[in-house]
Amino acid sequence: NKLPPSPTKLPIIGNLHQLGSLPHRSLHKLSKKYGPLMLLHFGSKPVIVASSVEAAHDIMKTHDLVCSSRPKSSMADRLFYGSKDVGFSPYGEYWRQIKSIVVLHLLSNKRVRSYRDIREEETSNMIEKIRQECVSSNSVIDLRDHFCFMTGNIISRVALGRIYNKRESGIDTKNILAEFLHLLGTFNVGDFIPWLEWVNKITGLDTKVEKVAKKLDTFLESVIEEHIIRHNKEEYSTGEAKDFVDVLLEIQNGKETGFLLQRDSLKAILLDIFAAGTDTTYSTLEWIMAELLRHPRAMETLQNEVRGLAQGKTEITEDDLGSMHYLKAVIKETLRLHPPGPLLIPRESTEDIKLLGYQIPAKTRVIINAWTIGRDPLSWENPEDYRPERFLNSDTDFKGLNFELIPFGAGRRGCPGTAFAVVINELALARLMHKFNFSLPEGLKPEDLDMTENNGITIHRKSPLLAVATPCSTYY
Ligand code: HEM
Repeated sequence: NKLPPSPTKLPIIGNLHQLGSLPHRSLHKLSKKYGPLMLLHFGSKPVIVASSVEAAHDIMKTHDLVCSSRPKSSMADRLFYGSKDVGFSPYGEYWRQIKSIVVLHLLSNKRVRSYRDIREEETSNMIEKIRQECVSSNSVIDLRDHFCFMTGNIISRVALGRIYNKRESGIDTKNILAEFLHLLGTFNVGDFIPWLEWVNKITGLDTKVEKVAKKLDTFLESVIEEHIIRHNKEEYSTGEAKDFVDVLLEIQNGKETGFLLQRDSLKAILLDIFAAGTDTTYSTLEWIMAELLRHPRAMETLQNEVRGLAQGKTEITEDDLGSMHYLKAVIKETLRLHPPGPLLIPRESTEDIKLLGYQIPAKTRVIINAWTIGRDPLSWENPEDYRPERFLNSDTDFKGLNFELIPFGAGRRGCPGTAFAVVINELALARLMHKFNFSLPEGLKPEDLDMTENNGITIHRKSPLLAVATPCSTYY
């Protein structure tokens, strides 16, 4: 019964004090001392941390079935109608049903393709807004703001059919969703030290969660009702791209899937799309631009590729992306160094298993440090260097087959939104490179750009990315 090596733990809190504000970095340091599979305790709960390609492979491939559940999270329970969403729902028949709805009906390649017009429109809008901003003020631009706005608009139109903002619907969706994501990333002491659950009442966390959950529910109910009224009134034209609410309402009666989708499940799935899709996608774009600003040669190579392939065109479309190999390499290299969810989403084992020769009991929380794996010198030459070229003429991809590059996870629990997120990033990046030259604000050298990370459920840059954008006259 050999257990993995463990750092010393303290009474009651176990190893929680060793997590720090950026757990992926603290766990990375611990793994240097304790090896690719460590056993820790978060309060009273056993947790294993995998930090090597081999350990990740054993968990997400060899033992994927046994490691495919999720640990209970009281925050997810309260925000996702009893964890009825895909991301937090425990492994079992219910999860299998809703995951297959999401994979086959909401995020299939065909469905993702059907939202092409929305992506092209919203990226065009972003480009135009940046252009106006630099013409009118000639000032430094907050790229995060633009990326966040564009991604939010795309996801809102795809999932809910339109953009809901305070002016039109009286509901400040942007703020509610920000609060919701913040709460989801909040550390909940009661999950690890159950007798301290009462602390959340004193700190006001419980009341806050209830308030946000109520506001979200009211909003989602109004969106669904709006759709039902529309369904009753009019027929959809066959060519029209249906939004996720339309698709889920069609599935609800079980005619297509043989599975009855309750109203709470429908709302939880919609929330999942926002929780899992928005922050991760725009944070990736922000990290990409930050790395390009730090590496002007890579930016120049990318611009040459994009502008070369776009010759004679005023606008890049999704048809052009297939031949942009350097662009794809830039995205991979950025996700290798900055996976937005560096520890993926925690899993839980459902049976006793053996991993790397160690015995792991059932009901152990399983954490995979994708951040560490992406900089493992055994897999990557000079891992700390930003070098997109490493992916040219290489088959390594992030689709879950190469365990050295797992920003989207892998196996049964892998991210179903990969294609959806990647095409947004590819199109936005290609259009930015086509239309603008970018530089850092005056006086800031590339090597001085602050790359500090913020903590939370998604890892963003701590400070918003500011840059000077100059419209490139040849391409306007
Ligand atoms: C760059 C963008 C994104 C990244 C880096 C990302 C990453 C991840 C990761 C690491 C997981 C957990 C995988 C695991 O446990 O093995 C995950 C799960 C998930 N993602 Fe994504 N994601 C992204 C975008 C999206 C988008 C756009 C959507 C939906 C529109 C989405 C929907 C989901 C869902 C529903 C799950 C839960 C899957 C399950 O538990 O079975 N993601 N994602």
